[in-house]
Amino acid sequence: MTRYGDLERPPLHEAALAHALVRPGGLWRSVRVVEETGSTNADLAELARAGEDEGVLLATELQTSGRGRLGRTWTAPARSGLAVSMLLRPDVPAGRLAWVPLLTGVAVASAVRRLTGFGESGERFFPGADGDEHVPAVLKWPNDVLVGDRKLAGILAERVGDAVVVGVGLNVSLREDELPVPSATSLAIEGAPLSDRAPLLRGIAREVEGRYREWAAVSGDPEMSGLRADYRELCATIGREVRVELPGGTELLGTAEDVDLDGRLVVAGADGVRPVSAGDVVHVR
Ligand SMILES: O=C(O)CCCC[C@@H]1SC[C@@H]2NC(=O)N[C@@H]21
Repeated sequence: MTRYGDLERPPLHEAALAHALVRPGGLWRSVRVVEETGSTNADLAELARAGEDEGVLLATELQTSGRGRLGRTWTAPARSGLAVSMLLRPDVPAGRLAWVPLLTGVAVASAVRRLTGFGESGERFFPGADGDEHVPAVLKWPNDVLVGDRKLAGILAERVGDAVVVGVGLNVSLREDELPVPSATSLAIEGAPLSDRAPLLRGIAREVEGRYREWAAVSGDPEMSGLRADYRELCATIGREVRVELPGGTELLGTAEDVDLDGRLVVAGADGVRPVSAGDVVHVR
């Protein structure tokens, strides 16, 4: 057991996780935990290129070259959070693949809310809570998981042919002095000092499985699957004044009005209404 400060950081147990997640007819066929790797996304991208089928989940205790969105990096001390990637081959029209990272964001935020409200055995992490109390994780378009204005988790989806590798980095027990940037946060900092990460990993994997299956069953239709409605409910960007840093270095200022059927952020700015498919959003007001 590694102990940092006053939080224990027990390891993830591959066999126990596989036993909980792999079932006949289920999405997850292979669940692996490695002690250290450069990037779980890079590892699964290599498997995808080699033709591996969907349903592989790979977690690591320490990531040394973690990749982030828009060319950024993702770093966290060993066993302080979750670094996990999932290999999917969605059988949906290519235009709907943009929903995979949004779906994962909904799954992560929902799992965090559910698992910080109640323990798996029913006990509450927050004494006196009536069950509605939990870490209030929300989404910043497209898929940052925030608590207030601070980032709790990040998601990176990468296309490899017809496969999508989707990676999740979630800060669990990091202390303030361990955060990569002051605008980050962790479950411990937000009042949910969970030391065992296994329930979180199981919860996220099951949420992804359920939502992915529902969405894929209707050819990736975000309306019919209810995904768009769930996304809108959790998305803190809709209705806000935003500054969008677009690829190429330009900026767009306006009000985020909605997320359209293609998963794009619809921004009403001085030059009219514009759907944005990629960029970095800052919540201005
Ligand atoms: O917010 C972001 O920029 C996305 C961060 C994604 C980090 C995760 S950690 C597991 C997976 N492997 C990687 O190399 N990146 C993702």
